[in-house]
Amino acid sequence: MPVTLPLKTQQYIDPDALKLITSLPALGSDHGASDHDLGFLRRFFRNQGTQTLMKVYKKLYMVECRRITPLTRAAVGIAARVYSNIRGFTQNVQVCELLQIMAKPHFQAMLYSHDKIACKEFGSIPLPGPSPGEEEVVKVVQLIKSNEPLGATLQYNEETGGLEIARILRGGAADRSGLLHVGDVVHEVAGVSVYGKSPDEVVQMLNVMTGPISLKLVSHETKSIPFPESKMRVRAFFDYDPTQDMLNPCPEAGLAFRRSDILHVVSQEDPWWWQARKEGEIHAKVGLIPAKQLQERNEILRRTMSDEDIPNSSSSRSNSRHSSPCRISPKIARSKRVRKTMYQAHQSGDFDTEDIPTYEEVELLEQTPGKCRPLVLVGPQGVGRNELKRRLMALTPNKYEEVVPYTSRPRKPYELDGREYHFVSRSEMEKGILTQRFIEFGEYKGNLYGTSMSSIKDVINSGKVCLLSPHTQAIKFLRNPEIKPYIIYIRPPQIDVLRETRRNQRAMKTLEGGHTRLFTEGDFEEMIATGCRIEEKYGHLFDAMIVNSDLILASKEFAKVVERLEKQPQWVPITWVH
Ligand SMILES: Nc1ncnc2c1ncn2[C@@H]1O[C@H](COP(=O)(O)OP(=O)(O)OP(=O)(O)O)[C@@H](O)[C@H]1O
Repeated sequence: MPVTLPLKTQQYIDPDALKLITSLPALGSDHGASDHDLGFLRRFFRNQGTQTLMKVYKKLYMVECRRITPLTRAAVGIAARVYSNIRGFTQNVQVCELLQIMAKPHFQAMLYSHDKIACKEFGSIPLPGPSPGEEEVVKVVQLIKSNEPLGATLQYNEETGGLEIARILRGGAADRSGLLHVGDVVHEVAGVSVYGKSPDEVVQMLNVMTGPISLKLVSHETKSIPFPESKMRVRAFFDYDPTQDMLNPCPEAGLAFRRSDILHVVSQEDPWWWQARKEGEIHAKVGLIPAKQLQERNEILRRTMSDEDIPNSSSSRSNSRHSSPCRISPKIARSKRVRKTMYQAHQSGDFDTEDIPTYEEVELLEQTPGKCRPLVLVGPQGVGRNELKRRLMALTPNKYEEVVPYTSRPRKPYELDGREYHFVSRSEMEKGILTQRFIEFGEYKGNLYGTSMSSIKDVINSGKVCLLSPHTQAIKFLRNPEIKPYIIYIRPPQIDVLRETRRNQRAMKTLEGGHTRLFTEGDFEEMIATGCRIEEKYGHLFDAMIVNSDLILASKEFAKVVERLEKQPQWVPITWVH
């Protein structure tokens, strides 16, 4: 009778285990092992559990041989940074979806597990080890914290996965305590482990705490000498609000400032984020500001991403009027009138290079006796620069002087060379234009007119205060150590005030060839629009600003600005001092 044997699947036996099993009999004969022991080993090597273990071991061994190193040990921290960087762009559907995914506990748990495996933290959490030459110290420090911020920023070290102190702000609570150092790894805050928490979360934890706070830190004490506080002062050429800066690693520690503010940069140790305080403010706090290089990068990015082309103030002047030097003022005698140029000014030199306004290093300049800085009035046409100049000159007649322009037109019988104009040949003027001797120049009715740099220097050297109201683009050409101009922007008031004050005075707009007419509504609108464009483009170069609403008040303000300039040292580009 056929016997049906139960069908058995062939058991997989690891080839190396099989080798061991087949060599067991030899083991018995050579070494006198008992059958009982050999039977045990045979069963052990055939055991399903042992087989699985060997399989796992071989897999791990292969992985080990391939020397796989994790790309990061701080996926949690990176994800937290990505989250906070993109959370402002919720108008984008993909960003919203990504935010939702990142907020899911499963996703966060996966990153957490990833970091654990990457750090080989299979048991207790190992502390990041010291580098050669460093001494690792575990310390528990206690800070007494008031409402002021800690004055330190935190970051994930992507190498070690540790939450480190990235920077200590000069003069802040952390700095004053002397207990915290850059590179210290934070493990606990007030007895709570910070492991798996983002720098933002830890900062927020700290922000709400007051009174004594203990921090458990691992410090890698290198005998580094702290950088001395820098003495560098800069003029900011842009407005900065850290709360609006997505790149700021710690907006709470940022320093907000306005264009033209003078900042004392106390530390440039971090090439991307400088530490600065506002100059002249009592008890000014140190905060983070974007370094020059970073700001340039941001600005290039902003310009690349912006579709809007910032209008050029010069383009709006293509239809600008030409004012006559012979225009009669009804109020002031001819000898006291301020000369007005009659030509369309062109820029001289390479004014509009694509430089990005960030910061300018400055130093205090004391007035040199007998050498006053020229007063350069800029503003949209018709805003009242000449009117204000006239009034200032009328106050102290021999103190101020205007620059005598050059012209190629023939001299009239009543004119004197060097009084109304310097009369030169056309070829001489053309040569001067080519060699950049003129800060501005233009052509009117076939004749060349221009204001030369040497004429400005002559007035400065005469000991009088030089008064200039050039085309706005000439500012960049004038801003040099030889001239050291003091630039005053004359700003038009709001349109209703502009309309009312000019209509009350029956103010006249000067047209081409020196003709005049009353201002129209369109003129007022254009004046304000041009003013905005000038401010946008050149505002960072203004030393003072006067709003010309009421003429008497504006004149008084002008006189005060001049008095201040004479009495107080002024911040100027460092190259003007040395
Ligand atoms: N605050 C003011 N209130 C009323 N009228 C004013 C005021 N300021 C200036 N004006 C008048 O406005 C007119 C234009 O002023 P002004 O000629 O000084 O302008 P401007 O800036 O020198 O112009 P331009 O750029 O053509 O040289 C003049 O009639 C002047 O008297």
